[in-house]
Amino acid sequence: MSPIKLDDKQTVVEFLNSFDTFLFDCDGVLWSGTHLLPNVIETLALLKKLNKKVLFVTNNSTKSRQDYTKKFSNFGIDNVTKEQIFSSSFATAIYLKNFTNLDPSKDKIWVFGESGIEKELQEVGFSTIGGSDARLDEPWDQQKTPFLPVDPEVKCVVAGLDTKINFHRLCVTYNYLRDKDVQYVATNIDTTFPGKPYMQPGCGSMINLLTTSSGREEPPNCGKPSQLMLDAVFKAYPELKREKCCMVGDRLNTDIKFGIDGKLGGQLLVLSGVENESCLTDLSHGFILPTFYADKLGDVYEHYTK
Ligand SMILES: O=C(O)[C@H](O)[C@H](O)COP(=O)(O)O
Ligand SMILES: [Mg+2]
Repeated sequence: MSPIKLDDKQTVVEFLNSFDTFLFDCDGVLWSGTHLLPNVIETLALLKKLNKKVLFVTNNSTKSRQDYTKKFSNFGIDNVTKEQIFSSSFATAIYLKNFTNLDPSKDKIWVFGESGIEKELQEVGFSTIGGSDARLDEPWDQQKTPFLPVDPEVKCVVAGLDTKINFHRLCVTYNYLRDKDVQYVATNIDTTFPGKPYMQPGCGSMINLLTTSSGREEPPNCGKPSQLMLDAVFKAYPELKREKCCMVGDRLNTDIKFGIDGKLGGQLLVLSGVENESCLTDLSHGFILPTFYADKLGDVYEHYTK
């Protein structure tokens, strides 16, 4: 069935009445870079007035869940708690803790990425090195780097979005990945992410560089569409009913696939991020289409209040 566009009041009312919980992707849905998207605050306030449950599920690993509460507040989206937020940095901590043989008391983690990964891994007991260490901002000098030779206690590389990517970070991470006994885990695989008015290379593109250069297999992906985060959502909120949940996202191969694979009641694709309307007619991408779509999330508020 073709996706239904939310472009009039009746369609929006029927859409809202179909679900009691909305899971929101962040980049490209709520904001784009430093730019809050139109009528997002108003739409979230409307959902609250309608007693809908709102959760946030982001593949952006640069921040911890606690850090994200500050980002929401800085955008004027108040009263979002750490417990409402599920990030790929959090999902990666769950993965290392519950799905690997790593021992936090002795196995260190080399981080290619930002402080969100470090904080979430440290919260489950892991020691991390690399990541936001300012010494990595120094130009690469194989004679002077304090990070090589590799630390033999490092047993896993976690790779995420690193907006401070440089040759120093790439060289050290590569040298850890050369040892096939060192595990390799990705926070997410998004190839791009929006930073209005431009697009930007994303975590997946950076990880592809590391995977290609090191000759490693593609690492397990902890972010959407992996169901790890959705499992964490339903563990935290066992009262939720999948058929009454709607996933709202801007990317077909992560957000919408995540909702479909998770057997959620519906998915809303918004065209304010990485996808445009052609993805709904040119099906060469091979992905299943969402139940609903809209130009932007704020259209829910705009049409509902007409
Ligand atoms: O890792 C990336 O490329 C970006 O952080 C990712 O695309 C943004 O995540 P989202 O909030 O859209 O899930
Ligand atoms: Mg997004």
